[in-house]
Amino acid sequence: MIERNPGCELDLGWLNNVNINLNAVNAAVTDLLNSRELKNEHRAAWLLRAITCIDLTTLAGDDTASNVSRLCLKAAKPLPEDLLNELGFEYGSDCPIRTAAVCVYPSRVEDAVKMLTKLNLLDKINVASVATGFPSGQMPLKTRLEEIRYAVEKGATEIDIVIDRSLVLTGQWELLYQEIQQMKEACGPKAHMKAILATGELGTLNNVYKASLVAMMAGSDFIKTSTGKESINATLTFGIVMSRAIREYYDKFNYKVGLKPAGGIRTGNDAISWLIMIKEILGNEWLNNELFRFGASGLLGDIEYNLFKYVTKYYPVSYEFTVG
Ligand SMILES: O=C[C@H](O)COP(=O)(O)O
Repeated sequence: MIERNPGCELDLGWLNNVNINLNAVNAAVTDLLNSRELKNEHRAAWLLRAITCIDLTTLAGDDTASNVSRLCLKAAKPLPEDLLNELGFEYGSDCPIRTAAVCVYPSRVEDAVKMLTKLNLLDKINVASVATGFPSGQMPLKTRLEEIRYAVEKGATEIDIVIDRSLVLTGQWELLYQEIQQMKEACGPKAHMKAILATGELGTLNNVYKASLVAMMAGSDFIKTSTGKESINATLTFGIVMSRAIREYYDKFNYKVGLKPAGGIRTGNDAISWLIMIKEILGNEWLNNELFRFGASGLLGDIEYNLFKYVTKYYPVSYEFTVG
């Protein structure tokens, strides 16, 4: 795992200079979508890469130990064995085709740890837990911090915190910085922290950029677009703005913060657009699961569909298809 982000002092002057050009961002999105034509074998390689960057997620009110166990099995073997073999890989302890993490609620962390231990993959697939009053963040700070400690104690190695959006909307940057810093502290010495900005609720792209900077200055190891529960979730527009903030942070401090788009990413084409965007703005160094993740509950199904089509040259019918 990459070294954790030490953060830095809050620089309010930096925030005051933020001014996002909406037209330029929209033009960049259009360019990206138009540049998606890829040869088939390149598409397959991008799709396999995408699998390795997924935080395979279940965040539902009816989650149980058994569906978390199934999630772990899927994380361990994301594609049917015969399809994987056709693509030149074999399942085994050194098979690189598995998801980066499973992502669950704090109460389900223990279930995920148990199952991954049983599969002998606890050192290969991370257990991520959402925390801090996910998805709204509208709880007293004490409770939010306690939730982080609980998830870490149960074995989570990655904590996906949600920020208090009201602090962004009312310009309380110092308080936001202090809260995120305390959250990082609550993660203890090892767990990596992803800060969910809930970009669809921040009002403006300037706020998205500023919240990205504050989250990084406060020590977030990743910044993440959304909870998946907002009405607007991961869009390329937000992704471009956040990636530029990550680039600026890197230029200033020489530290690489990761990006995690999450919410509504459902197709192989979506995944490829995100990967190309990362390559163009942040470069190849970010194209791995130490610095890039998809938060997704339903993306694997379409990736499997596309890879099946690539291997067999025909469209699969439903019974040939393992993922719902
Ligand atoms: O963090 C992950 C998101 O909750 C997943 O959202 P999704 O269910 O729309 O893929």
